[in-house]
Amino acid sequence: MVFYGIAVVAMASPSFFRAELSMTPDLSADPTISRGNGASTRRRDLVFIVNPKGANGRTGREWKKLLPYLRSRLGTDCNICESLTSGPSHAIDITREAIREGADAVVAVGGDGTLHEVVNGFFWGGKPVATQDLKASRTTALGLIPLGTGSDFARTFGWKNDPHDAIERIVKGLGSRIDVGVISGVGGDSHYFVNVADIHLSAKAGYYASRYKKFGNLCYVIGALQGFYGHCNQDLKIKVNEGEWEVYPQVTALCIGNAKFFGGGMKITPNAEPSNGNFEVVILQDFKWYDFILKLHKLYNGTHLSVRNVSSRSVHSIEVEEVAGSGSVYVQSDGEHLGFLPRKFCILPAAIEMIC
Ligand SMILES: Nc1ncnc2c1ncn2[C@@H]1O[C@H](COP(=O)(O)OP(=O)(O)OP(=O)(O)O)[C@@H](O)[C@H]1O
Repeated sequence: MVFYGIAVVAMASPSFFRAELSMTPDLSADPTISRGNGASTRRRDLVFIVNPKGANGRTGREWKKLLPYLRSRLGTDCNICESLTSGPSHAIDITREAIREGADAVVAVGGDGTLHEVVNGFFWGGKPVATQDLKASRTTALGLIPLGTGSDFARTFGWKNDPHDAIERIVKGLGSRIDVGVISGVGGDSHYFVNVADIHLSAKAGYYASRYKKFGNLCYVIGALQGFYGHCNQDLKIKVNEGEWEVYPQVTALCIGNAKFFGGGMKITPNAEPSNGNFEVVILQDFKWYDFILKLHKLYNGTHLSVRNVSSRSVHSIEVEEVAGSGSVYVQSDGEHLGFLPRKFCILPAAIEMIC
């Protein structure tokens, strides 16, 4: 459907701008708009990928209320395409299609899981996806309207779950290049993340937490309690920056931060910066359940690096394996379950332009 020059579509395999141009004669005739001062500017093509089920359905409800405001703020200068996801991984396909069709920006509307899928859609077969229009010099930017349960990535930038603030950022259209983490495993497939990848207890807790999203941020507490059940610290082998293997005994959790927060506001990698070309790796060793109770406030406010059995280092690549090889050490990235060790994590500096 087209409303006043704004395409609103929800489709399985979108053909974003072709569809809009064929249905909107004024745009197909002239893809530029006049600014009134004589200057002519090309309309930006923006694709909003909305997870209607995010935050237990709140994302979908908020989005419906937001759309009229979005049209009023952006509809004059931009072609707006809305695409609702139909299930897990759909956002990856929509993003790839949008980039190939030359979108100026793909905006993830939802939580960290939706952002994660959109980021993965920026890549295909180990390479960045490019527009099919060989004459176009522009690249597609990544935008975010944080409307999830945790929305942890947004916290690093100090962004709240306020969609109106996010729309103002898109109106200004200022970009900054951010790093992306790439994870490779046994199968050889690459997987990408922008926030935090983590291993063992926190990843197991995240795996369980995802089942309780209907309880809001309480899901992380329930997930942690379930994760603790039967948990054993593990000896892990680590190779940093292509160096020598080192053994870290009794690892409770190993967190690889491109940004600072995970688990609904825990400042786990407080020195991570999404555009400094490095990860911050924080390793918790030999923690007992009561250590989490005693030190939880430090984990939330990011002052845990001085605690005994916590270490931090800045790296551009890290490989992690089990010493024992049980195959049961959980790995997650951006709060999404990824599988089990072994895995290799590398930084791709300045890989994506983000609307900030
Ligand atoms: N239409 C859909 N139905 C069911 N699940 C979906 C749908 N679209 C996307 N998903 C899945 O929902 C998962 C969670 O979404 P999202 O991250 O937006 O919300 P959240 O989990 O509430 O927030 P956060 O990750 O910030 O805690 C995503 O990993 C995605 O795979």
